[in-house]
Amino acid sequence: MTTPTLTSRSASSNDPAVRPIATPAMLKARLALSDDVRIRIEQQRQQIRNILNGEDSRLLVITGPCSIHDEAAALDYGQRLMALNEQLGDRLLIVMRAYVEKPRTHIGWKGLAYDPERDGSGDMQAGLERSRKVMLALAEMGLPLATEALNPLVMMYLDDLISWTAIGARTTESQIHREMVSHLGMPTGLKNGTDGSMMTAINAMVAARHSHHTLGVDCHGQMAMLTTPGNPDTHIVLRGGNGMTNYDAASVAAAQQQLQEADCNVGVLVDCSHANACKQHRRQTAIALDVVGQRLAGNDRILGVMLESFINEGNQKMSANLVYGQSITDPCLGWDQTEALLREMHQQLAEIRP
Ligand SMILES: O=C[C@H](O)[C@H](O)COP(=O)(O)O
Ligand SMILES: C=C(OP(=O)(O)O)C(=O)O
Repeated sequence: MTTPTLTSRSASSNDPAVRPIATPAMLKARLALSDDVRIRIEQQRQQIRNILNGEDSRLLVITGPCSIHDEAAALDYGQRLMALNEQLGDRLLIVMRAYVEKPRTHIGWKGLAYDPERDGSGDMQAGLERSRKVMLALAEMGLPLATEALNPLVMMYLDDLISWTAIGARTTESQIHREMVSHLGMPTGLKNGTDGSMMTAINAMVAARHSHHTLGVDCHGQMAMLTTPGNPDTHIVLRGGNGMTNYDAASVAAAQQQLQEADCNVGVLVDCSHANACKQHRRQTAIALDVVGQRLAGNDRILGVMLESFINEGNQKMSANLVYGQSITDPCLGWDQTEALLREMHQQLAEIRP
């Protein structure tokens, strides 16, 4: 007997490895946005667009856990951030990272959407439902949300809740992801490649701004030919790579020069974590303040920063007894460090936004 291919497997409705689940339309109806929240999310997207277009000089700050694994801790973080946002919102546009999909270098836990019980059972029906539920609760608090769009089908369950999307360093070069961005209705940051390559992100930006014909599904799960409109609200995110950082003034200037040469008149966002911090979470503070310094020195095309931050600093290995509010993926700043940093950034920015 020959081993079935993926194609022959998905052709069989009796295969126990192929388990139908609720469609995006069903889940969106069950966990629906109110009109008020929908309108607020559209306004939040517009505020981010205004920063991209240079019409709003606030600094965009995308901050939150590397991944959400415990909904109660994510809501706790969201409440703290919301309170801070009320005090700092005149100079910072604060957006919370609500990441439920993790791209892995090889293998590892792939996020709440894929394995909500964190035991390898991979119950995606529950994972998608729990992901939407926690994001909905965060959006209802009033926070704009950011996420990484990894699997285009997963994004179909969540897109209406998101104000800013990232395409990660491992997928910026993928045509499928570029087509997905071309179809998304919110500002989207494209990260430089894990090798540090800027051209990967610039090419992605050019591709995602265009319309594409591609294959997809509609919200009822029906296979469909799609014509994407093109996403004008894209920009690049500098995250370092290949042992090199790219957050400093010279690297940012070089990135801006490459953007100009590619006829892309848009600012850049600096990811203070990942290869820029060499995965040493405390370095994020100095990097973020360096970026603020560049802003104060006159570079008004730096859009903002991304921070990986949670309640307790660092990270921990997966176990049955997890420390509350601590990352199980990349190490994060703790809440106290995050609050002190955001207050310091806010204070320094008074020089240009009294
Ligand atoms: O932000 C998260 C990680 O850097 C990314 O998911 C890769 O993680 P890994 O190298 O531990 O798999
Ligand atoms: C995976 C992430 O980043 P990167 O794609 O830059 O590694 C992330 O921000 O969670």
